[in-house]
Amino acid sequence: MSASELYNGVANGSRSNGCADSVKTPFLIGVAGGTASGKSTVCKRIMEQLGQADMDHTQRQVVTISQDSFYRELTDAEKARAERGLFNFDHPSAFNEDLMLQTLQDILQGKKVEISEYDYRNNAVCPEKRITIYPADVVLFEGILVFYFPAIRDLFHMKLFVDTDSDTRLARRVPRDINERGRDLEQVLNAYMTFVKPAFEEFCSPTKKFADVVIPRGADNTVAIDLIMHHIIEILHPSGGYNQNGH
Ligand SMILES: Nc1ncnc2c1ncn2[C@@H]1O[C@H](COP(=O)(O)OP(=O)(O)O)[C@@H](O)[C@H]1O
Ligand SMILES: Nc1ccn([C@@H]2O[C@H](COP(=O)(O)O)[C@@H](O)[C@H]2O)c(=O)n1
Repeated sequence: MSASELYNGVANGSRSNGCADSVKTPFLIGVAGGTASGKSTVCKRIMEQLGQADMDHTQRQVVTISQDSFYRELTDAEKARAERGLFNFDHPSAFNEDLMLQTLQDILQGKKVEISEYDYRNNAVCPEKRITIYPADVVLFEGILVFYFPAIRDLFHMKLFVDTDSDTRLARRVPRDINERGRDLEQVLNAYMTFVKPAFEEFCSPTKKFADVVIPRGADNTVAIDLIMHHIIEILHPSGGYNQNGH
């Protein structure tokens, strides 16, 4: 039995969207936490344990979407500031809240949606790198501020907060931003002190109180991930029998 068939068995339960019973309403999980706390890695572990990580994306029943795909388009003046490391990408106003809300509402209505990959080197979404998100059973939406906007926060069926200490996060962010996001050491440290750390304290950290489950130490916390997995599997298939390989 596929994860999809398992899901359809509970499609008229608490997640029903009130439409024809063939319409899939996914179980929507928000995954928040500071920069480099391990949000993407936790989502990857959940996908791996549900046997989805190596699957072609058109076949996936569990998908992860990053909030970074919803950074708003910058004005020319903002672009110039961003290139000099003077734009605050950790402030809620850096995101396109309307597009984020509309996309998640469409997903909850079982619609196929298109999102764009984000290009950190150009500080912009890449319109040419569109990803189609097909209707799925479980959708993970991860990002620093996914619990910040009340209308978006209210859409989640489960809210996870990845809680990794700030020294560890900075130690992980520095090499990642240098190796993967085209920054140099001075840029990373300046941005961290000027924008990232203050915005974490003002906007991200206070949203921890909205979480159903706080995951200390991120992906290292295999016990927490196992418990969350069992809960997801129980929701997908209340009577048990899911073998975690999607069958
Ligand atoms: N438990 C861990 N141990 C070691 N490195 C980790 C761990 N979790 C994440 N990382 C690394 O830290 C960086 C940030 O992790 P990531 O999952 O991308 O964080 P986030 O999505 O919260 O920004 C990545 O380079 C990732 O490989
Ligand atoms: N052009 C950009 C856009 C965002 N950032 C930083 O990304 C961080 C969020 O992504 P995580 O994977 O770390 O959660 C955020 O803290 C922004 O500072 C960037 O550097 N450049």
